Amino acid sequence: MRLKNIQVENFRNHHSLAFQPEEGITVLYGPNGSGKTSVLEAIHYCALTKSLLGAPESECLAFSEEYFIISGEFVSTRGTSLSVKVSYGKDRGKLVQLNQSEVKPFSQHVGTIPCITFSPSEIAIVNGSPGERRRFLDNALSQSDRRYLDELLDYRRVLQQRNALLLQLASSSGGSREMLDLWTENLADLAAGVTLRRISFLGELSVYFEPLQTSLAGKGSHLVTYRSSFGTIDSGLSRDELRDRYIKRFKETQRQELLRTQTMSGPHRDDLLFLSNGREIKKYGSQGQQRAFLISLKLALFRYFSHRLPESPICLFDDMFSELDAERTSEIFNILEDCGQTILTTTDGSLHPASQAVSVTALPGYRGG
Ligand SMILES: Nc1ncnc2c1ncn2[C@@H]1O[C@H](COP(=O)(O)OP(=O)(O)OP(=O)(O)O)[C@@H](O)[C@H]1O
Repeated sequence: MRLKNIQVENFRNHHSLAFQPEEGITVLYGPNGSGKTSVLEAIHYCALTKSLLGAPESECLAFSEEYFIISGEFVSTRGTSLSVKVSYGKDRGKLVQLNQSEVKPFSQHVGTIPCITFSPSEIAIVNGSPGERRRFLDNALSQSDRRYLDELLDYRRVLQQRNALLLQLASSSGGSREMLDLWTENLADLAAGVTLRRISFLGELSVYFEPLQTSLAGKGSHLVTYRSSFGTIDSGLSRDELRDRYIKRFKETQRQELLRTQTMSGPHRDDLLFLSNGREIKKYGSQGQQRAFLISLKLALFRYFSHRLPESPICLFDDMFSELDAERTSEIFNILEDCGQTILTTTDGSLHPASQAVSVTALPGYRGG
């Protein structure tokens, strides 16, 4: 997939801006606060219908304006044109259109324009709470596996219903134990499906991750593994076997669950373990080492997507190189040469002399930060 051009109106500090990136690497540079990240954020809206930074639409709307519009023209590997329009109005909410047809629900659009992101705040994937790592997993899998996304949404729905039932039973305000058994079996089956898919995805991702991390961090063991409520799960386990384990666990913990009115185990509580030479990178890695680890993960994801999907993803890398030494920066640029269309932002336009450098302040329509 390739972005041909994008136009934004009333988005963040951009009142009317046009951007036409190159096919390979485009370095978008400019001073702090000039609006480089906002351009990536707008592209991210076209790909995933939401902000790169997790911001609500009301925050992305330019101050004192009533609506924003983002229009992107893409071309697929086979040469098919795709036009995506994301608009938001204070009174009518968000609307997403693909080739002039409304997309609803928005999750339907996920995977159409695969993209890999890097933003400095994503370092939380490496050193933040388990929820950050689960989000990384779910985002990656949802873009590459439609069935996973559907099953994950079902899992979340059933989890919510089971928690509501636990609350009803705990407060004696309705519900029955038979109903709880039914929801438990339902949840256990979905939990098994989601968990096994995550484990097999990580196994495949590791094939790409380990050599990348070796080239950025040096020889050694670099591991990404899944940590479930049951500890490590044997990848040969069948869905039925895992479902039975979940049912057994839910039965064992039912009393505590009723006290806490919460489902205490399942994929919504699981985590990933990132190890470098046997040590948790989260606890022992320097800032630069943690950042390099995250970059290897993202580049591995690019390779995974490229091999698995019919469309090669677009890379949106925000301020990736700060905190990295010259050797790592140059190594990453070597790897990026094979990463299809990559748009990266930096304050330093001379970061890589061979890449096309575009100043955000020189883009058509730029009015100021
Ligand atoms: N809703 C909004 N309306 C208008 N301006 C906004 C809005 N939200 C943020 N801004 C401003 O838009 C500018 C764009 O910030 P952005 O993060 O895109 O800049 P940047 O070039 O990536 O900066 P840095 O190099 O510091 O990361 C900032 O000056 C910010 O204050």
